[in-house]
Amino acid sequence: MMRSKFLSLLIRAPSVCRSMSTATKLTTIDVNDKTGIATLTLNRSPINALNVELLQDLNESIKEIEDNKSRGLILTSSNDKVFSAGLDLNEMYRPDKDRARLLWIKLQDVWLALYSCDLPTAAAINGYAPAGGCLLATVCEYRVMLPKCRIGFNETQLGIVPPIFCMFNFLNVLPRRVAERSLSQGQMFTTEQALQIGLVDDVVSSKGEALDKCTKFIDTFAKVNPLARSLAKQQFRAADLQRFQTERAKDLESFLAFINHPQMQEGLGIYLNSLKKKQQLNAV
Ligand SMILES: CCCCC/C=C\CCC/C=C/CC(=O)SCCNC(=O)CCNC(=O)[C@H](O)C(C)(C)COP(=O)(O)OP(=O)(O)OC[C@H]1O[C@@H](n2cnc3c(N)ncnc32)[C@H](O)[C@@H]1OP(=O)(O)O
Repeated sequence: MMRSKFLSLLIRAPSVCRSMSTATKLTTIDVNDKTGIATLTLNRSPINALNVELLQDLNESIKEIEDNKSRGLILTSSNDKVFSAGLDLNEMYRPDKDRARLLWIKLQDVWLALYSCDLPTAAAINGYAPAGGCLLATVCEYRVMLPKCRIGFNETQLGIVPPIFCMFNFLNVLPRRVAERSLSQGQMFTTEQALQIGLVDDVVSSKGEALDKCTKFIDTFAKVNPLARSLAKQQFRAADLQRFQTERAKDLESFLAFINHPQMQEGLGIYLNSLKKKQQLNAV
């Protein structure tokens, strides 16, 4: 209630860029009054690891942007090196059972909200985007990336089966053969490779340019009837959405069984440790 009152006040404010930031600030929303486009920024320090709270916040922000009839949604990160490090591995290592369940449900919700989003969506990938980071980038309809970053689904490299929604995203973006190979090999692509295979649409040298490109992409729909555009998008995605709904409960149980497996726990512990060790080495 307070939140919507606050929002309506902000909407009337005459600023060029109005902020609809959520109270927790794990994500922020800025709506450009000139273009009507909302920029949704991931803002969980240090590397936008997707934990329950960030996913919950993301869901609320996506809904807020849709409800406020923005003309489009641009997803980006406040970190200038990392778009998102993917799922927060600490939520999966020695997990709290209820939180682990919630984590996956919230991830499914975010995917669903973006995959079926009424608005045109674009990702300004201003840093590394492994696994869940790649999921957020490839669920959007357009991607632009900064140089010297990496993107991809590295799950199989970690001994993890990529869930079906990773497959849907890749099949929307890449030729089937490339999608299958990169998912089954857990390939991570440099920005330049990503551009070459069509995983990203463009490469630019700054975040500002990335946001401009995303705005231009969304502007290409300016003269298209919004309802027709949205229904055409839904039509293309209907079969995936149907399959997702059919398999959603099974997908959740598979995730829980998978992360609770002793071998998976051992592997996660080693992997988390190696990430921490990397920092220790850098400090030497
Ligand atoms: C139908 C069947 C379905 C079955 C499904 C079953 C299972 C599905 C399994 C779940 C799927 C998971 C998908 C995922 O998203 S898993 C996460 C994968 N992510 C990664 O592998 C990324 C690892 N991180 C990195 O490569 C780098 O950190 C970086 C993102 C490139 C950033 O590098 P840098 O800026 O140099 O930062 P640091 O490496 O120093 O990291 C800072 C800090 O953060 C910790 N950390 C890094 N990544 C994560 C993470 N994903 N989760 C939690 N914590 C992370 C890192 O250890 C450092 O911590 P300290 O400051 O404490 O040292």
